[in-house]
Amino acid sequence: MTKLSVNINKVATLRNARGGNNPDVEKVALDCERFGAEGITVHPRPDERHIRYADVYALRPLLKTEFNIEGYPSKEFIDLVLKVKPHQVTLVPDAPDQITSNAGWDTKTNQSFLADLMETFGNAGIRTSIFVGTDAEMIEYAAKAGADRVELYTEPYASLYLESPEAAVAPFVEAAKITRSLGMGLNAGHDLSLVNLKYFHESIPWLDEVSIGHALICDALYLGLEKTIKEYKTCLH
Ligand SMILES: CC(=O)[C@@H](O)[C@H](O)COP(=O)(O)O
Ligand SMILES: NCC(=O)COP(=O)(O)O
Repeated sequence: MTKLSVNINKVATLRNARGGNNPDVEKVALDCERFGAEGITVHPRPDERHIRYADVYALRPLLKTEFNIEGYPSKEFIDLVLKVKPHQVTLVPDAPDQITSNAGWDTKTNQSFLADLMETFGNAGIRTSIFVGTDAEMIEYAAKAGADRVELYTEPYASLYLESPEAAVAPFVEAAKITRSLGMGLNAGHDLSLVNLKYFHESIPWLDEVSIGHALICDALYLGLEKTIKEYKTCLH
């Protein structure tokens, strides 16, 4: 079964636009779970422009499903994750001022940095995932660093999908096979949507988890959150 983890960053973006608590990020997270989401993902950024560190602390005791915290492993981020102890931490190589994630790690160049972090989080009982592109060597070095899983950066799949679904998914199927052969679990995310998710899952049915935020929250404007989550889950069956 492939789990759907809803990334609620964009809910926090909307809340922050007016400075109050509407929409209520905690309530939305719990509603996502009630509507069938199997996990909640947050990606706190250093400027706290969407999810704030305080949200992460507040969400932890409330959530009943899997909590995944994504982000660049700055000292503040590492402290946050070790205090909150989510089920999973996903390390993303984003610069502080980056608009959104736009690449996976160079796991070879950052090998010892990542290996130390895998040990730190692993010793704290937190499952580790490293955000990577489809390059085989990057996946191999993620395994060497000791990652439990990798998360494939799916933006290149999403952007090519309409033109050629087969060409778009081919490198991801290869990367998924390599990941499996190395004994790691497999996550995927970034720009997955109701348009492209079903085919991605059909091509890689052994995916452990997808984390989806931007498109899902956009769809919810038209369909409502409950129907949207159900439609995304249908893509994963
Ligand atoms: C790692 C990844 O692809 C997502 O976490 C994405 O970057 C969400 O972050 P934003 O909501 O800030 O775009
Ligand atoms: N890890 C990817 C994620 O959490 C959400 O990415 P997106 O759906 O907002 O592009």
